Amino acid sequence: MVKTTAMVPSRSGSTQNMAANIKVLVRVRPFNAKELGQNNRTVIEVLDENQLVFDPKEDLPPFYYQGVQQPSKNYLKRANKELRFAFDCVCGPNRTNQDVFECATKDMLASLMEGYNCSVFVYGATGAGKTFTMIGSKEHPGITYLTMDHLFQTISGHQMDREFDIGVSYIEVYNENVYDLLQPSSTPLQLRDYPQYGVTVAGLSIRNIKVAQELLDMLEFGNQNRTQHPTDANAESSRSHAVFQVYVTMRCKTSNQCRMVKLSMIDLAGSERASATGCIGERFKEGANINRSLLALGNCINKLADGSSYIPYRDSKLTRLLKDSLGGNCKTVMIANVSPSSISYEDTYNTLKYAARANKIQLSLKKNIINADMNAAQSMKVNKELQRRLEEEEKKNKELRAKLALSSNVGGGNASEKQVSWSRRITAEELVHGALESKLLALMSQQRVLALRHYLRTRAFEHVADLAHRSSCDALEQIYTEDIPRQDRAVENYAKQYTNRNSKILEVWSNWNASGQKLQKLLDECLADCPCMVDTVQKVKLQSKYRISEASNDLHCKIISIMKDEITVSAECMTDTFDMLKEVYLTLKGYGHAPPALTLQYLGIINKAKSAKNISWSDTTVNTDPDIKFISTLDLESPISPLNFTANLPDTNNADVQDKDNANTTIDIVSDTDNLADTENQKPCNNKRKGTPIKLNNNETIIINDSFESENLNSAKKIKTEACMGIENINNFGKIDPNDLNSTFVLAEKVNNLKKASSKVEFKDVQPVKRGLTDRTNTLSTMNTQRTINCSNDNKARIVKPVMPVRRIATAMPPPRSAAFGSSVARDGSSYRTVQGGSKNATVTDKSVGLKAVRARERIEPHPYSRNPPRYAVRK
Ligand SMILES: Nc1ncnc2c1ncn2[C@@H]1O[C@H](COP(=O)(O)OP(=O)(O)OP(=O)(O)O)[C@@H](O)[C@H]1O
Repeated sequence: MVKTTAMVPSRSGSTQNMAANIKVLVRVRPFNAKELGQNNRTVIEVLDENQLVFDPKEDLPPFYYQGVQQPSKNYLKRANKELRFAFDCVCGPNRTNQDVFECATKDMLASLMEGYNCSVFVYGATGAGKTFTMIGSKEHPGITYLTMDHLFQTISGHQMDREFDIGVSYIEVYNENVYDLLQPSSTPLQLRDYPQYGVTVAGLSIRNIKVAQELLDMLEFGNQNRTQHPTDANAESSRSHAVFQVYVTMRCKTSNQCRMVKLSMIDLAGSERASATGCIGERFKEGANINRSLLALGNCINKLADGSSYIPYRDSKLTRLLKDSLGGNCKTVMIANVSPSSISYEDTYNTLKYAARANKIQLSLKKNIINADMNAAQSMKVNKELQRRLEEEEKKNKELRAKLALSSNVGGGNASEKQVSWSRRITAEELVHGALESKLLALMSQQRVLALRHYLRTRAFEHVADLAHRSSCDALEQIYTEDIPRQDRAVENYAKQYTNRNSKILEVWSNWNASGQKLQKLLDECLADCPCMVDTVQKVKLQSKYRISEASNDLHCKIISIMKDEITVSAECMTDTFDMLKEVYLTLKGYGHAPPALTLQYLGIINKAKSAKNISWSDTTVNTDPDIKFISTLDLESPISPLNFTANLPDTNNADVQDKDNANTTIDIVSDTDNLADTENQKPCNNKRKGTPIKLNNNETIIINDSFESENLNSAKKIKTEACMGIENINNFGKIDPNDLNSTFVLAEKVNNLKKASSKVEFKDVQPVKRGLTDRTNTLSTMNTQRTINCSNDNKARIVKPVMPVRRIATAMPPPRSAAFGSSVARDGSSYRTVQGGSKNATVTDKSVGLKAVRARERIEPHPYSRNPPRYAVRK
């Protein structure tokens, strides 16, 4: 065993792409014997590889009274939620660990070999199958073994050109303490923060392994030392977070370049409510610590996805430890384990909501592009333009390199002393100036990338606001309390980072400017004194051009890669949307419910899509968005510019726009049919009434049959009055009845007010300024007041509910099953297994019962994965 004092993790890069990297998989385990015995209801129906329904509708047997079948008696039972969830992958009860490996981690290894850190989390309530998925059994090895096996196979394919060194560590985080599972000790290990290495575990042992088979022994040994103890929900419940980490060091044989990546596989402790486990005393404290870590983990993931500059890693040991395995250049897979049984109804629901949130981080990014101003076609145009500019820059670079090579030969060995002296002075000055210029260019590139992220996020904000306008009432609250604040926070964070970067740029810029003037003066003097030095002067100028050109090249590459991601996501969304649209339309048509208006609208969309596909690029003049132009240009004369990506906001001073707003607010709410008819007629259709004939463009006449009735009109008017009362009145979410369809109307008004507020404040930062635009960061104070509409929400991610003491009376606990893994071991060496008896009235007590301390590894069967009877005897 190799003992290290400090482990050197690979340094993660930017944290910008976190959201796009999370993949979420849900695994539903089969019913266990207990659940089968109780004949529980199934609360999960797996629809296909990506979808499941939680709490599906049940077909109740017909109810007869006096021999006559009665209408539905559903009022006696709780309504089925019938919630449909979509994930990257859904594995039903019949899917094996091999299937989970194929869906979850197989592809990830390619990213690992490319230099990305990778993490796999298994999340779920106690007994949901986390450890089975991660570790498995001898017959069904878990994904840790399968992944490592595949890793070794991958490595053997690269043996010719690379050398590999693989080390593994296995630790647990229990009650906010870190323990080494490969070198057990009752003394916790300390986490240390080193500026150059990041967070390290002092004294952690790392073992080198050569084949996957060695891993089995190691996991066996580690698992024996893991803290476990029985709960009501799982007789072998793991009460700690286990973190298995693989460090792969790759050295390229030809270039000697070395790279270190880390694969982390984290078996999280159960996310169940305290009531589910029936825990009290020490166990309750454990539960609280588990939830604390899970909450901290959820917060970090959300913040990373928001693009926050501050990520609260320090909130728990687990997140501190995983700092470089989350976000940044890390690929993350989240596996949510659930039980299909109605016994675990609440836990399953909570797990699915957690997983859906993680999945939504991704989806919200996908979605924001499809409706945003920059749609796929525009992104492709911009991308094409950037590619062209990149090629041009490369061509210029080549020429510059050739010129530089030529100029360095000029003068050769015949230079006079005066020339040599001038040359030395110029070179020294050029060195200083060059270093400053490189620094300035690097800062400007980072700032442009931030501006791009801000640009994309601003559009996401608008998109979410737009969604709120169209969404159903059910989705409204979530959009207002979660989505909009999240997008908003992200925009603000980017703006803040951008402003910070601007001040640094200004500092370096003034030094660069001063040194540039000094250098220019020196060059002028040199030319005056020694005109034959013209080549040297020329060379200095070429060098600067070359630097700028190189930096522009790099920037274009970065922008292209970001835009490419956007295009891919957008294209995927478009395809999905069209498929769905087609399906819905054809279904309606099949039932004879597709009115001509809808058919026309449908055909219009399909035609649009077709023409989008046929765009020819060669003869199109690219009208690049000025914002994108700024982002993709490194102009040293105007290095900073305030952000102004709050486009498309209604201009409150513009009478036309005001009229339009008013029109929107006075047409009030029209029925869907009205909207369709409007689309046909291309003009507002304000007061359609039942039976009103409407002439369509194709001369067909249709009659509205389902216009709103007068009370709707009244309610729309009432809402309109509320909306007109101003932001103070609508700040209070409580005043709006979320069940009232018209609330969308008021909420849309809020968004407009928000947007208006954000667009009014002036950017105060000064020279050198390119455009007199607004900066969102300076609107923070104003916006914060306005945004109290997000009200009840404290703007913090709420991923996991912390466990609170609940009305649970210690309930009957079955006698310990014939399972060995779930032995309880306190860190101080005493036993946790304090279950008394097997009677119905048995209770869970604490250590006070005083059973003899036994270490878990002394009690388990030879194989790591078997959970066979423990070797100790429980006192009866
Ligand atoms: N997909 C599956 N197929 C067969 N058995 C399974 C499956 N998933 C879980 N099990 C069984 O269910 C029981 C509980 O699973 P496991 O110990 O993995 O739960 P867990 O989520 O890790 O619980 P805890 O958080 O309490 O440690 C085990 O006996 C395990 O063998």
